[in-house]
Amino acid sequence: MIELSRYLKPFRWIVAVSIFLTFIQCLTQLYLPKLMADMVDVGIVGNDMNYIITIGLVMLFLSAVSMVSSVAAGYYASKASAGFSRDLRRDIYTKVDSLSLEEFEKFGTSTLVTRTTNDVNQIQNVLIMLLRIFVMSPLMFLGGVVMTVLVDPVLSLIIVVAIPVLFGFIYIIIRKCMPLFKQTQKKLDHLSLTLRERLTGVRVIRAFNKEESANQNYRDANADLTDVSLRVNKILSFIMPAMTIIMNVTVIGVLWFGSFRVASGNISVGDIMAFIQYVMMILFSVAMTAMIFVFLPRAKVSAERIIEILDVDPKIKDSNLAGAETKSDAETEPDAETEGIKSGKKSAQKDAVARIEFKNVSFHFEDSDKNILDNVSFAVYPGETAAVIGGTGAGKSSLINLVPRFYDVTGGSVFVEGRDVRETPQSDLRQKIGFVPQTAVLFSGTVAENIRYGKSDATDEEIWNALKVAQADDFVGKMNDGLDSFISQGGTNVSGGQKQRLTIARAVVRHPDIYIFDDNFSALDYKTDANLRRALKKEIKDAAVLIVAQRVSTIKDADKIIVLDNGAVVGIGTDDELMKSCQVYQEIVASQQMSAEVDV
Ligand SMILES: Nc1ncnc2c1ncn2[C@@H]1O[C@H](COP(=O)(O)OP(=O)(O)OP(=O)(O)O)[C@@H](O)[C@H]1O
Repeated sequence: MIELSRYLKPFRWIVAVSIFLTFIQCLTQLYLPKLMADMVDVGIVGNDMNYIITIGLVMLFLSAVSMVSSVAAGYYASKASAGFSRDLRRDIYTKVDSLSLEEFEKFGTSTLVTRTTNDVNQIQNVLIMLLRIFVMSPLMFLGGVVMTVLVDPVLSLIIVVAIPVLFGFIYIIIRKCMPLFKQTQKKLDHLSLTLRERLTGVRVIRAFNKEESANQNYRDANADLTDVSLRVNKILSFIMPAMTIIMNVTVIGVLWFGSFRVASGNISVGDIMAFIQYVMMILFSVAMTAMIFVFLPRAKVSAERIIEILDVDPKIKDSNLAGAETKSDAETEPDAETEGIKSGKKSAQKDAVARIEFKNVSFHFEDSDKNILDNVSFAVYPGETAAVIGGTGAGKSSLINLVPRFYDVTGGSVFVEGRDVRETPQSDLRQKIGFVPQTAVLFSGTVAENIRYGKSDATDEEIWNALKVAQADDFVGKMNDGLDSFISQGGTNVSGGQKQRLTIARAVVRHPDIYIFDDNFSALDYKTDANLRRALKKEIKDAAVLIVAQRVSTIKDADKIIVLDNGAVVGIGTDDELMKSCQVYQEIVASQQMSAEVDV
């Protein structure tokens, strides 16, 4: 919690005003019982109407001051805590944005959402309480104790008994609630995960008639959260009645012992009335402080969950060497031996810098020691198309994800235009790349807005050109509003193939130096696939294309085909070369021919 207090710093003046106003409120409240005692002892007992009216007016004025101070102090406390939450949410968001994909997946989307919203709210609520009660309670407590001692030091011994009883009771409540608060936040995470899966998977759930079991999962998660919340609230519901009982018993004690003190002339009736009010103030301030200690652990749990995110040191970040040049071998001389390429482009490439070069690259995910990629080396030169092919789970997507640094290699190096990607600023690196992910992702907005994700200042003409290359101009042209047609959330109002073509257009519009396609062509029919590749060929000029494909027909014309098997490169070459030399490639081709024949 203390760690997050720096978020209050920009609001220190607002906090100071709130504290000052609370101070005024306390002073006026402390003075009121004394005035009331005077009104009774002097005005009523002495039958002095003028005195009663004068004191009454002063009391009214002080009550008004107290009320205005209280409202204004509450307003400023809310303002400070709302600003605190806004800045905290902003920093959590920024941190989440900087997490590597691996760190992102480790937390999970649901808990990141809950931590950014609900957990911040928990802290905000306690902060308002802290700003108000933590200032008010000590003042009321000290003021109350001083006043009771001044009124009757002997009678004030009663509070010495009442306070420990109240504290003991609150301590028991806190002990019982603390573990339940932790559980509540976890159950909330689980509920939001279940709801998320229920909503995003709605089509699959309906298609497989799984509504009942999906609803049951949601009901279970909902019931779990309700159960813990009920258990917490059951315990918390004892607080107010128990505190009222303790307060009332204390008042009865004051009246009981006070009556003897009045009879013996040690205290006046007015002072007894004021004494009771001071005792109530003392106990109330203790109770309010204790309430903070009930809610503080809950906010502490939330703060820990937030700090866990803020403290992550993102694995993938710009290095200090981001400006330095670390040259790959391919920058000086392409390693043709490694690649076994004998294409006609080779001599032209002799002096060229490879757009992409993998050098002895190994990669495994953090939670496993098993290499997903093992000693992978190849280079792609300007104007070249390299295709990666291999069985399911061979490591194709992992391989291409290393180029834009979605993950970092665990061995070897990936170079883009001669520079190690780890030593290139991420924004510069990604600026060079047009990435089309395996799962087409569109955002809610118009077609044009979606394409401009690739290039924010793209003209309509550039957008139409990109759509044309991606074979998407035809269907966008037929949409009612053309480029201004609305794409709904997740692109649910366009077909899978159309969605895929729009994501390709989004990459094409930026005219990148490197195109990366993660198995996007299998969602297209053969004709569109062929047309798209033909149009792309004209577009790419001296860019490099790295393409993952399932269909051999898609990559047959590639300048080099990289065959992956269990994360290792088992062949690199053209289709002809691999048909002669690579057994895995021959098997892939044969299996696709067989299935094509079966289909016929
Ligand atoms: N986030 C992850 N954490 C741990 N293992 C993962 C993760 N993502 C993928 N894997 C594993 O890494 C291996 C390679 O996955 P990858 O997605 O790169 O294969 P692929 O060749 O692209 O497969 P496909 O053709 O089915 O898309 C698989 O065994 C997969 O289970």
